Amino acid sequence: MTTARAVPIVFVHGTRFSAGQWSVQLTALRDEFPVVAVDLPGHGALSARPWSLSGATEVIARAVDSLDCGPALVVGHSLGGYASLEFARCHPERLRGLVLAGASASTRGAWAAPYRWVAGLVPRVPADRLARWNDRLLRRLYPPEVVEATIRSGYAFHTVPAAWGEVLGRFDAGAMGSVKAPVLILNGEKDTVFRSGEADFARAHPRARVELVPRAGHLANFDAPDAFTDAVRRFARQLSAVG
Ligand SMILES: O=C(O)CC1=CCC(=O)O1
Repeated sequence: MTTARAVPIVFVHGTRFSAGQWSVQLTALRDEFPVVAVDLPGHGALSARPWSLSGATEVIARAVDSLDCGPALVVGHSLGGYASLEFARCHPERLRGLVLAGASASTRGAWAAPYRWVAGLVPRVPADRLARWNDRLLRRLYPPEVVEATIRSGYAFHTVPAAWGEVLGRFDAGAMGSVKAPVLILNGEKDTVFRSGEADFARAHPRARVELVPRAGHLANFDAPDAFTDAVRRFARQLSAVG
């Protein structure tokens, strides 16, 4: 049962996914914490809404308010992690803690070039074909209980150019300076691209620490759902304890 002191938690999905990305975490944590997962603009139930980073921060802010338990722990993965950094800058009063998962690479870095190329390519491939590829890949790599909610929710390929177009070139470790709350940088051990700025991101914040999910890659909450959830739970309990 959730208690009055339990920190509320808002989960923010990564590229092309939606709230369904967090089905395992929501089920595992909902007895102890007030929890919700958002659909960012252009994704999931908000598929028809145009993407913008400012719109994304408003969606997160409304989710925090909807839980009605004060400032929240926000858990953002990849695109959702960068959106959460922007949320932290715009709405510090609503943030109790931040889990930055797979989002500790500078998007000004050299690795952004291939992502720009992919963003230009995506609209040229029929969305149903991309969806079939993604369904097949997720089903091959993960058990149904981990990915069925994601597959059922579909993918927001149409939003990739706008979302990456706004995020690429915009974030680096300096963004950590706008985060007033404690930060857990939670990365898959094997996520080499999105760990590339990990040390710089951690150094740029006085209350940031890094935790690695062993043997996991970029989609760490699919690769090792229990380890990912345990790390979030430990951090949430620490935040709940300090009140
Ligand atoms: O969301 C992802 O998985 C990858 C990504 C690239 C640029 C960005 O914002 O997210």
